[in-house]
Amino acid sequence: MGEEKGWNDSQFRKYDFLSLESIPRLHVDDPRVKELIAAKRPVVITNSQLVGSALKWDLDYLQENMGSGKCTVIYSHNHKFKFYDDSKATPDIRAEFTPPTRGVSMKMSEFVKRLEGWTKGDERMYLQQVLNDTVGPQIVHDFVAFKWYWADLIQEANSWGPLTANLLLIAMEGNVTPCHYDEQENLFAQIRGYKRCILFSPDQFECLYPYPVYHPHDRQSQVDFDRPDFTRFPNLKNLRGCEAVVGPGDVLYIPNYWWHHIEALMGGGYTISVNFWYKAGSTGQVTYPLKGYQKVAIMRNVEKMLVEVLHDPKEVAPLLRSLVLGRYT
Ligand SMILES: O=C(O)C(=O)C[C@H](CCCc1ccccc1)C(=O)O
Ligand SMILES: [Zn+2]
Repeated sequence: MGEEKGWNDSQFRKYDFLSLESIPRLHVDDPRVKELIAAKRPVVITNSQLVGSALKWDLDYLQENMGSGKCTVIYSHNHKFKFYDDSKATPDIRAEFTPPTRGVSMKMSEFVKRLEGWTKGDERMYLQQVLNDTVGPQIVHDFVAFKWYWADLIQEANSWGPLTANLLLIAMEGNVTPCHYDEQENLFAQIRGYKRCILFSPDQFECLYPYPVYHPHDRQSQVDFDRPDFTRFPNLKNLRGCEAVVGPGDVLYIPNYWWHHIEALMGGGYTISVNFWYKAGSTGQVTYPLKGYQKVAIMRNVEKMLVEVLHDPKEVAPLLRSLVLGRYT
């Protein structure tokens, strides 16, 4: 009788079009952990105690100790919380684009009250708040007690840049953060409940069709996993990914530029996670052939430069077609 893993795959949302392998799940002392991180490959690390001091966190404790600081709570009309950057919404984008979510600022106690009063049909909520110095002294105490020595070793060994943020994430069961990539290295620590993490390497860029760089949904895939459109996105048929379920005490390493879709398991209750975002290290000695993530960084720069000089995003495609079709193809 294997030890109870605390979940089963009936709690997963169904994405029949995906073919997924498993992300390795290794004990923190297993030497392969360092090898996989050095190779910029995802790995679930168990028993790290990275956020051991926070494993006691629950809603009561947090509302008691989060202090009077305000938290950002995202609202969505459905289960998907597709991040969007309002600063990128130009007037004509605003005309055609209605934000799928909205952010509200409130105290933790207010969030807990709304969560307890939530009924089916209400907008879903997702608390996403950077842990900063507005938190109460008990939370500071727990934060200081994170296993920083271990995280620092990884940061150092891989020449990552500085830690930029720790995001406190409190999701309702069934919430989904749709497929996107970040430009930061990420040690994703699970504290309460279970999350299914589906990852794709940066090489899968051609299969995931990210929004244009200047779009508010920059870095997010245009593909709706609930209704994949194989006509608009024909390369979807070649998509290959990997997945893992993380539970309390697990840490998932999400390398920068790796795509990830994260869902709080259905029927699992609310979940608590804290991520550790680090600036990526300088690309260092460039060796050829270039890695997938380096090509994505190059494409982003080309896109930004073209939008800049052409002034009109609609001119980007015609110019690139003239440049490539019949000449580089
Ligand atoms: O840790 C990560 O990178 C994740 O994607 C975790 C994800 C929530 C992230 C929300 C978000 C995405 C982009 C910009 C700002 C905030 C989850 O756990 O649902
Ligand atoms: Zn992310």
